[in-house]
Amino acid sequence: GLPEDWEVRHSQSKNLPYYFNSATKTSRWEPPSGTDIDKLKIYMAKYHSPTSQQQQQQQQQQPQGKIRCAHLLVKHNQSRRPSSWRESEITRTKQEALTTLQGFEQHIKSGSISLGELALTESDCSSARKRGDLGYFGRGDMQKEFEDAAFALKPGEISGIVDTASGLHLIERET
Ligand SMILES: N=C(N)NCCC[C@H](NC(=O)[C@@H]1CCC/C1=C\[C@H](COP(=O)(O)O)NC(=O)[C@@H](N)Cc1ccccc1)C(N)=O
Repeated sequence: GLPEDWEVRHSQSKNLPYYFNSATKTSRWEPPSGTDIDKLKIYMAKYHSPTSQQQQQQQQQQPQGKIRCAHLLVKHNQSRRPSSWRESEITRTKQEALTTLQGFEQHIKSGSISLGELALTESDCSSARKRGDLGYFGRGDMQKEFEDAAFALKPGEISGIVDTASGLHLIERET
């Protein structure tokens, strides 16, 4: 919705749109008089708002609709597979697993150790050797409780204790 010869450009330095007249070779910050502001707003939202550019870039780096998380899993004697690389037969009760994981949670939230560091030695999942990293996954890959908790996290956030058929988890969303 700009008058003849006018176009919208983007100033990288200021990360702001500006208006350039290709006939007079002049530029200005404000939209020229005679601009249909409503149409311009729609155009800007679609093509120029930096957030949408950031979002597009971000999505390109990251597989569409997938997220990447690490987790720390503590299994118990009701786990669907009460065995792991750490312990061939896992006999701790669910309550004991909960108490253990709450202790880990305190250490992580206090900043004295990271979830990945703890996962290396304490996680009952084979991802332990990769500091709990599960790689990218989408909806439908993980058990529902795990998926719902993971997709509710923002990058960098850590979940509360998540209960699945595998055991009890703490989840950290990476990207
Ligand atoms: N990237 C994927 N799509 N891999 C398939 C995930 C299958 C999925 N797993 C889960 O939902 C839980 C939550 C995370 C780990 C996990 C369970 C178990 C441990 O519990 P257990 O099965 O003995 O009960 N670890 C795994 O599966 C590992 N392969 C995860 C992994 C390890 C190393 C690298 C990447 C992924 C499911 N639908 O059961």
